[in-house]
Amino acid sequence: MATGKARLVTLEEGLFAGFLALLTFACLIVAGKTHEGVMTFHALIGALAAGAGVFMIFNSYFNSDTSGPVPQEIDGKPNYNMGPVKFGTVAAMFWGIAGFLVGLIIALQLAFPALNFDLPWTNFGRLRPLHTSAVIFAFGGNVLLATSFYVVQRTCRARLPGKVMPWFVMLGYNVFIVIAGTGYLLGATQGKEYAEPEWYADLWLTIVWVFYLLTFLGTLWKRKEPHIYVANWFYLAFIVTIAVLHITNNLTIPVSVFGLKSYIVWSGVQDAMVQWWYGHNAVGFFLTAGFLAIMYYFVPKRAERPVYSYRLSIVHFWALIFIYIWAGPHHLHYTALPQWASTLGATFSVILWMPSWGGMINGLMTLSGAWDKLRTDPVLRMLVVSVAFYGMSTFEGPLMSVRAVNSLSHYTDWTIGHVHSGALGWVGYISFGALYCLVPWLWNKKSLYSLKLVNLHFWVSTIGIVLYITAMWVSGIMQGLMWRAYDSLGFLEYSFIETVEAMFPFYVIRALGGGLFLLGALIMAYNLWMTVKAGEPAEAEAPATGTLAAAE
Ligand code: HEM
Ligand code: HEM
Ligand SMILES: [Cu+2]
Repeated sequence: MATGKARLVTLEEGLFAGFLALLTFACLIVAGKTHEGVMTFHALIGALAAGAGVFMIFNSYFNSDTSGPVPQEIDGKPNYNMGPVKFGTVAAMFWGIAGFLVGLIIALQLAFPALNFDLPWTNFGRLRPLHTSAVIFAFGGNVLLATSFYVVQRTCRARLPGKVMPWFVMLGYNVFIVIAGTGYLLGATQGKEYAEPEWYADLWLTIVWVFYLLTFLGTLWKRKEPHIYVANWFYLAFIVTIAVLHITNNLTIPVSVFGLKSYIVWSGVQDAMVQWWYGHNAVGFFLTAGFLAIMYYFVPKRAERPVYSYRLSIVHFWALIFIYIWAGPHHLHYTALPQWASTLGATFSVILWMPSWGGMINGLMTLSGAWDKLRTDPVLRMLVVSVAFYGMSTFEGPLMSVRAVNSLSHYTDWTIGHVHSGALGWVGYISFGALYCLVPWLWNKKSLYSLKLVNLHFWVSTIGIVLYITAMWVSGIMQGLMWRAYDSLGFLEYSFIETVEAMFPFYVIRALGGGLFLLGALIMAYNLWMTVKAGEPAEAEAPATGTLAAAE
């Protein structure tokens, strides 16, 4: 009993605690009844996490000293809830390093296959999806969750709604990551690229995502600022579209509640089309729209200049979301997909170049009158270079979507080079820039521990990216040309193994580039750690943090 407590458990606390308690039991039943080892393991993780959730809710209830609801304002200033943002920031750094490390391992495996060690858990087939999910969903996802919770609060001058809900989203999302990642290592996958987790993990993510949407919309609803800043539009498009994509691409029917296996409702070429509609728009809305939201908040903030053209940012928004959604078929050229669909995808991809570059120009020109800052502020330099990489990969993408070019590039390392100029250059750098801004703000420090180290990070990782993508361009185009080379009698000029041998030096260079990128991230983690531990406190008052204790 809550003796001496001035308040009752709120409806929110009660409902979440009840739901999580039921989930704990459900997981325990599944753990007991299933015959599949992976499922037992995951059900136990689920039971542990849900049980811990119930404990945290009651723990915070008994330990909170506030007798009423959390104050929305303190001394006329919004009482922002920064606890979950801090958690997401730390999680992003952690998963980033883990994901880059696995990237380096698989890069080395491609050069030196002995590194597969002949063990199921360490083979390329399992580590590759571990890498892609760790960098996109764990690293990128936590960056997006953390920055969106930060930006929506600041630009709306309102606290995130609810006390449990923001934490449920943040922690629940990371539980999904753990389930997905351990599943790959143990060999559980439904075999859809970027959507590998099994049905129960998908279901859990759907629940978390609905609460993410509610938290975001709730903050917009409560806003004190009449205008909804453009970054929030991009975040909202990201959240809503990812929900639709995720659900449509994972409409599976499990064979049994106690087993991993499920069947997708789509069949044949329709399934392929849905998969690449998903895959392409995961790029468009997860790796692009969400990170553009970061650009629209953090670049102007850091440069201390308004967005170059607010009108252009609105045109950018509508054009981008309308055009992206049609371009998926460029992943399926020369397949069973009808020709008209393939042409449609290529056409929209080429048109997509325009809004992409409009956005890039808007980001870059925001520096008008502040270009000198690039010399003195390596964080701003990182943000700006990321926008330049965005421009580069969105020029390369439309080019590769043209059927004639794709007939050369498809299946080769050129695609891998394209992916990583977007992933390392754009997504990586915009995230690093945002985290470098966020950490001193969140922990109330005057500045970062060392700008010199940021500079070092910048150069080490830039050399890494350049080595990575140039190696892949050369290797990819060479590979494509060798595959299609015929001799005068019409026979193939090279056997497959000759093309593999020819790629060896480039795989070594790529691994070296990846190693440098990882080294840069380690320097960053040290710098951020020292900022939190030893940074000089800022004079201005701290942005108020949440009343729930941060879980980090
Ligand atoms: C240290 C840094 C990194 C290294 C060494 C690395 C290495 C690799 C390697 C070796 C592959 C497999 C290529 C193949 O199958 O031929 C790969 C795939 C991939 N990586 Fe990375 N990676 C790194 C960082 C990142 C980051 C930061 C992201 C995203 C934000 C990313 C996203 C991807 C994606 C999406 C694929 C799959 C590409 C496809 O299927 O076409 N990587 N990476
Ligand atoms: C205008 C923008 C873009 C267009 C039109 C575009 C187009 C393309 C094309 C044609 C492919 C090759 C498909 C194939 O042959 O299999 C591709 C692959 C890919 N692109 Fe882009 N791209 C764009 C921007 C980006 C950006 C900014 C990123 C990353 C942040 C990115 C990430 C990827 C990934 C991960 C793949 C590999 C998918 C896979 O096969 O696993 N793209 N893109
Ligand atoms: Cu695409």
